[in-house]
Amino acid sequence: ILKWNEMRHSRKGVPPGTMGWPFFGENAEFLRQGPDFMKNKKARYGPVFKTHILGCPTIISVDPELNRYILLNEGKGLVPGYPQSMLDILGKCNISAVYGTTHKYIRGSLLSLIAPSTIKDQLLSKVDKYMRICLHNLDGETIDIQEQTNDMALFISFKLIVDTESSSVYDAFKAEFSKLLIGSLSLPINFPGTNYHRGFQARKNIIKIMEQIIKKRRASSMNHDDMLDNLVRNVDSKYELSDEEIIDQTITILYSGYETVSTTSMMAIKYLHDHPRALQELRDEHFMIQNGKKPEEPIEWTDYKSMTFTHAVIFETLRLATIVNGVLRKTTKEMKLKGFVIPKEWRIYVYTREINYDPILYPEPLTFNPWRWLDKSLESHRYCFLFGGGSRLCPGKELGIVTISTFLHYFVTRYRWEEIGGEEIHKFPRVEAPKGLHLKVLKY
Ligand code: HEM
Repeated sequence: ILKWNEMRHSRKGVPPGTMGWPFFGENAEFLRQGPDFMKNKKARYGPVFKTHILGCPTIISVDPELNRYILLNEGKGLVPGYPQSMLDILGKCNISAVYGTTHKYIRGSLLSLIAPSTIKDQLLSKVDKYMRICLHNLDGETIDIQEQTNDMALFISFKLIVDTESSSVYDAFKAEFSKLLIGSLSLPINFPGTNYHRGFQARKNIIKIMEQIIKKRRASSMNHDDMLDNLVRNVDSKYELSDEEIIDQTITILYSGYETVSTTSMMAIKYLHDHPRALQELRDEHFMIQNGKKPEEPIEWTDYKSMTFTHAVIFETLRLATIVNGVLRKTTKEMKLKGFVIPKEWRIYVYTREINYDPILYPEPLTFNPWRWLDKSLESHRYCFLFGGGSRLCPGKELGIVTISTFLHYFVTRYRWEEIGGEEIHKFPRVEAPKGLHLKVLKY
């Protein structure tokens, strides 16, 4: 059967590699071995190889130059290739489901909501206000920092989108959102009881919640200072979206900024705990900002811009923990890449994890060394893909960094903490602490 399956997928010029079993491919090995799966395949077949994972024939590229080429050349037929369950649950107007001019339009509308100038004038003060609420009163508590950062990331993005809804609306939304999240990463089997089915129902319920809020807003003359109002009333924006597009846009913001922001925040706390010198330097930076202020005064844009070491801690956390392993693309036509034939509709896994541990780019790559990022040229290096690249470069980069920086500001100036339990953290396929990461928190 294995041989037959190889022959079925064999095409002249396609990169070397193996396809595993029909239907299942090599998914089990890929998930079990993680980064070692990539290393072993690379050692055997070189930096570009074929396999069958996540339900599709897939080309994996570990080659930094090819990865860069793929990210920068969507127009040549290298479009996003995320799994069907993700596309179904995030909606057909979701940014990852659209290409060409529609992508430009949806992305333009998104950027108008979260561009640095909007963060400076409108969003930062809100992130500050809600972060204080999230990190209020933890003195003497034992907390699961994973749960805490998950709640923080969702609560803050929700409040940026819909500012004045009552807490019961948020609670209802949160319950549905966690089902949507699990469903988006499941096999697309639409049968009652499956995660996919539950995720799809959660999407329908989220749509209902959002439609009701939009209806209420349309019926009232009251203005709300939030993203939803900007989208619904289309104030000062050249982007007019339908209700379906508005709802998918809000789901996109919540979904894309959730796990990335929460996991980076959790891992930063972990690394800072393990590296007291870095924690001290970070604290000094934040106390310096706080010393010039009254307790109720929020962080301002100039304060944020002065957080040089915090910025470096965030980048080093993203690198060392590899919050994003890579991105998925698919070909819209047969094409040649690096001399290989890539058949139409095949997935390409642009695997960027390895470059994070490149000893030439990052000497002593396994050491947590935020100071390396004080050299700003590292961020703009041609193979730095922490936030993706090309026309899909993360539009939420600044908002993500602002949120994590504000989180670190209040956490390190208000509290000190000790880990209890020394819990395990998985790094692949996602960064997570399966049993949580528990901390004893005390007032600083
Ligand atoms: C530390 C935080 C973050 C990291 C590491 C991160 C990383 C990434 C990466 C690697 C991509 C490229 C995906 C691809 O090429 O297919 C991406 C895209 C994207 N990110 Fe982020 N992100 C972060 C925060 C955020 C936040 C807060 C938002 C919320 C607004 C956001 C919204 C998006 C969207 C909408 C895209 C798709 C862009 C497009 O297709 O044009 N991200 N992000």
